[in-house]
Amino acid sequence: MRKLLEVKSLTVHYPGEGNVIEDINLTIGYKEIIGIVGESGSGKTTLVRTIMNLLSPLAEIRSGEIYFEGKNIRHYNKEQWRSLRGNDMAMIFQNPGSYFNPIMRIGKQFVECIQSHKKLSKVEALDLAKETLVKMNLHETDRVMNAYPFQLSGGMKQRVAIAMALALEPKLICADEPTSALDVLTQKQIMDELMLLREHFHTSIIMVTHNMGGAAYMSDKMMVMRNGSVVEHDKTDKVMTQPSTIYTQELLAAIPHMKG
Ligand SMILES: Nc1ncnc2c1ncn2[C@@H]1O[C@H](COP(=O)(O)OP(=O)(O)OP(=O)(O)O)[C@@H](O)[C@H]1O
Repeated sequence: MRKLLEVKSLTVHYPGEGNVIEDINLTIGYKEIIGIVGESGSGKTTLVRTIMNLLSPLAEIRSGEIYFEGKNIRHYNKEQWRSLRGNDMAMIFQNPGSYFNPIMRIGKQFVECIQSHKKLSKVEALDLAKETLVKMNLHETDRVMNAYPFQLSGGMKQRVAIAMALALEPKLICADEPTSALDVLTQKQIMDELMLLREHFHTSIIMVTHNMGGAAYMSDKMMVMRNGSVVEHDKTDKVMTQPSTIYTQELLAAIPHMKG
């Protein structure tokens, strides 16, 4: 497997909280999807925010290195990060509303986002935006582009947010609970769309979620975190059928099953 991202012995500390993640190792290949699961406060968000260099200034990386395509990105400067984020890596958050300027039409925000990273004319950026919206199953592109964020449902906003990330063709998407604010049907649709992206764009995805069933559905590998440490990290089939820790067994037992 060709490595896209490698996290080595990562430890992050918050004052007053101690080490909130400790000695984390993680490797993601090209086109691979990894699901990171674990209870609230286990350090999932801290891990992906560290990878994306989006940690709170209070946090301190006590040890560890992060390699992206073989380059150590931990000590990149602001300019290098600006280029890496967007062009090569993108993050999708739980609340899509927080991406958007509430008083600017979606289309203007989308075109500005594309033009800030790619040398394209306004017309070319507009075409790319619409093309990417269709890939995210938003077919009424004119209506979406002319809308203000409040005029779209949560699911539509999340699709637009994913489309904005995608238009820049990142190699890695870190998605932090991207579907947990959405209804069950929309959750499933967005998971399916993310899986298709991997097929079409060869995007690797880190999917942080509380939803063990959703992670299992989407991912090739799963990592289970507890109290800042990794308790299980293996191929998804293995984790689901032969979990090696009691904690993972408990998480599996808690997955709701449909009757009938
Ligand atoms: N900005 C911060 N300042 C201080 N402590 C923080 C900060 N952000 C996170 N923490 C602490 O780090 C620990 C891990 O939190 P984190 O958000 O990474 O967990 P999580 O697994 O993503 O949880 P959730 O599933 O609830 O989002 C928690 O104890 C939390 O209190």
